Amino acid sequence: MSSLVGHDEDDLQDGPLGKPAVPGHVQDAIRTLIEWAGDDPTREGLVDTPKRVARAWLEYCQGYQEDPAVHLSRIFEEVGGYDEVVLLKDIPFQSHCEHHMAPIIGKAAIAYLPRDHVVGISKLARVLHGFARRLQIQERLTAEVAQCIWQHLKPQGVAVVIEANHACMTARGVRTPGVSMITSRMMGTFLEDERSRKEVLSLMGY
Ligand SMILES: Nc1nc2c(ncn2[C@@H]2O[C@H](COP(=O)(O)OP(=O)(O)OP(=O)(O)O)[C@@H](O)[C@H]2O)c(=O)[nH]1
Ligand SMILES: [Zn+2]
Repeated sequence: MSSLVGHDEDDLQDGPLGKPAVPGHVQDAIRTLIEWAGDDPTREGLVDTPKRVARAWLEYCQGYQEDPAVHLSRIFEEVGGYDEVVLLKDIPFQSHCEHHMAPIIGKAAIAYLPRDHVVGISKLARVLHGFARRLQIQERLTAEVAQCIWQHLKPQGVAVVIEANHACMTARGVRTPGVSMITSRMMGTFLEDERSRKEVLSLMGY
């Protein structure tokens, strides 16, 4: 973040009410884009747009400011001998594709088969958002979420399925609304054992 948030006098004047200051060169880049798209960046309605857009992008890309694995640092001894699937499904998320920086909007299902520990269930969604709030492709997002849980929770199995719409396919380009992309990553038991994989996919609704 430090490279995007300036500290000279002008920049600090840009950041009232606790909003991050936006360096002049970042604002200039957005002005250039507005002009290139065909509008006048000096007209009244667009004067503050470069700052707003820059701050919006800091928010969309908040994931770069965190290591999603920190959310898995607090784990609990598995209670009551529970050793069946734990699934969080229909987790809504937003990301941006790295090709067009256009929104990817979808939902994820994240499951694991505990070994010795369980994790607070909200943490699965936090891990997802930590990787989603970056410039992504859906395949890598799916793999990163699964790998992070596999590595830090050390469960017997991990299954991640993501279903999303890509604005780069609806608002531009091929302009085909209504299509969704589905990606999955299975690890451990869910990869090796067909019965477990079928069970988790069925619990997820696939
Ligand atoms: N595999 C994959 N492709 C993606 C994802 N997000 C966007 N894309 C695709 O990335 C591709 C980029 O293709 P290019 O030919 O380099 O770019 P383009 O000319 O803008 O392509 P069109 O979108 O077909 O107009 C497009 O086919 C997009 O649909 C993603 O998460 N995964
Ligand atoms: Zn795209």
